[in-house]
Amino acid sequence: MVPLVEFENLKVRFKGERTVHAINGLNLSLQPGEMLGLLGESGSGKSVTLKTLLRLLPPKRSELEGSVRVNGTDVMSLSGKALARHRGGEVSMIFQEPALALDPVYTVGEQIAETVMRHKGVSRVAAMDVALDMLTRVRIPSPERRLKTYPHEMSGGMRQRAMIALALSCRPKLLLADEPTTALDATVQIQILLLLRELQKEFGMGVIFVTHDIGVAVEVSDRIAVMYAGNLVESGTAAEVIKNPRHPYTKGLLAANLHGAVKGQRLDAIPGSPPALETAPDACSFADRCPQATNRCRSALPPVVDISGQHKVACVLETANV
Ligand SMILES: Nc1ncnc2c1ncn2[C@@H]1O[C@H](COP(=O)(O)OP(=O)(O)OP(=O)(O)O)[C@@H](O)[C@H]1O
Repeated sequence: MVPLVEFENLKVRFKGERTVHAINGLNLSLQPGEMLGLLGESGSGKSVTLKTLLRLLPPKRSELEGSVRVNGTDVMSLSGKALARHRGGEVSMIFQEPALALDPVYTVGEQIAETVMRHKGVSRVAAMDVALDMLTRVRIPSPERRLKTYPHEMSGGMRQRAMIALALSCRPKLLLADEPTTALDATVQIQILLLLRELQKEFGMGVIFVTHDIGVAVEVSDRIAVMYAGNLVESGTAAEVIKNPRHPYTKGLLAANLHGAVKGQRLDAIPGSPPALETAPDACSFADRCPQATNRCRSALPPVVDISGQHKVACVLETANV
């Protein structure tokens, strides 16, 4: 089966007053209909990873190596109409702040209908029907009335639902969600996440979901990928990673909470801070914060070790175990 998403040795650098090595050789794939939780503390490269899937990085200031494919198509090679079809048609994105996605001067119905007309070439009446159907699916109360509502007339949770309706209105194969819930209170957060999970299954979409919160990642993902300073340090099914975390960073995240994975657990509970990203790493980036680091960790890049099936970890300590 062709993976829905495939990153192959992806490297991203930003140029400017100082260089930032944001992603250092990412290898990761997602199968159709899978939900992947991308975890990592601030600056680990989660948003940059998502943005490469939509070609949203500033072209003059960023340098990319390796490949990013969606459904077998090399995203880097897209331009013009093919890129426009890709964005919003094949791949859709939702943000932490609905204001980034919703235009304040148009009603929610007009915005959804406009997107559907642009991507699907249907009439306004048919597009309005899709808008109504989508608002119903995301369980906005009184959806007919809400079609004619402006974003500022809605509550935060409702705006989030409207943004999801907009993002899914063209039935994308892949939905990217950049911390879609952190701006909301806990009850609304979990409702939105459960809704997203439900729609993901109903539409058979792939979802990559960025979060700082390990409990949220476990609750809503099939698979988890943990990033640290631009490197993928561990990935596997959510169940495996929680039951048998192997990377000291993942273990630290889980150990920081007595119950393992609990919602609200922030990833900054481990003492120390990530390294500057001015040079490409030539050793384990986590070594300075790792309680188990040895000289080997500081002298070479860690190997990626297959623990079982899909469970992979980038750590020198694992070479003694396999
Ligand atoms: N357009 C840009 N120009 C220069 N540097 C950038 C740009 N975008 C991101 N970076 C840098 O790339 C690194 C990774 O950023 P990214 O936004 O992916 O982190 P993140 O894991 O999503 O963090 P957060 O959780 O805070 O959103 C950071 O050091 C960031 O400053």
